Amino acid sequence: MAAPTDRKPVVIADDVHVEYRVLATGKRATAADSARKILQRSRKTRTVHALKGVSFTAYENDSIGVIGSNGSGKSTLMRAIVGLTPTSQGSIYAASRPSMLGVGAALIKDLSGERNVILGGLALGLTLEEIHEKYDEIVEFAGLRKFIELPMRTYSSGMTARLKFAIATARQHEILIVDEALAVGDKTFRDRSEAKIREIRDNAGTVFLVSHSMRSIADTCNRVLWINQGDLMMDGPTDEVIAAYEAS
Ligand SMILES: Nc1ncnc2c1ncn2[C@@H]1O[C@H](COP(=O)(O)OP(=O)(O)OP(=O)(O)O)[C@@H](O)[C@H]1O
Repeated sequence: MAAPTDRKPVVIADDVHVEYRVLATGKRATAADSARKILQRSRKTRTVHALKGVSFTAYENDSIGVIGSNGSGKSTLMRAIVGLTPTSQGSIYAASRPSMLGVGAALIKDLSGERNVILGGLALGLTLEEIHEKYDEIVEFAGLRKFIELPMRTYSSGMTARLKFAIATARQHEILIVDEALAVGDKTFRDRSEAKIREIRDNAGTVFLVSHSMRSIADTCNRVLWINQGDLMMDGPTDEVIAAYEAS
């Protein structure tokens, strides 16, 4: 692989901090509470410092695993990269608009899988012609040929997740973020999904993969970011970072 300096940077995170403000008590107001009491209580907020100055540069063709224990800040970092969560300090620069894998919001459970492929494709910005061209590939990938005429509400959660993954990856993404999506399917589907992620990366895309499965990360990523309690502990080649994480 070429030295990082020869490759095009596509995402730069520069000293990224994210703070969430949450109610300290977690108590719910009751009908007996006065308005003043509720107001006083709601002022007691606590700040969760979810990211504490994370910096890295992602290059074209990078496939970056993001690992760390529960609550370490992985999803927060991904949401900050796509712009869903504002940074409280620092900046994120992206060469093109990053997309979070998913077409969930656009799909309708009462419609058939077939109709949802069309709907999801349109939501991704594909034309009807492009959707028709890719239709068979999507259905084959999802492994739902026998069920495609049935309403989506009859699908299991794994089948629904497979359909969403198949639709969402039918388009080439320049910067794609996959947050735990591989955890849903069975082994065959997981292998196919990982191959798909490699294909996106090989077609000049940059992929971020958040996962607790070290096997998925090892099979898919050339580089890993290890986040711990909001700090970037390590950024390096996959095998080295996984070894350090597992030893910790
Ligand atoms: N919307 C929110 N409001 C308040 N706090 C939040 C919010 N989202 C996340 N947090 C807090 O920020 C911290 C990081 O959470 P985040 O979801 O980024 O972790 P994660 O590494 O993705 O965890 P997991 O592996 O469990 O998915 C946690 O302490 C969490 O409680």
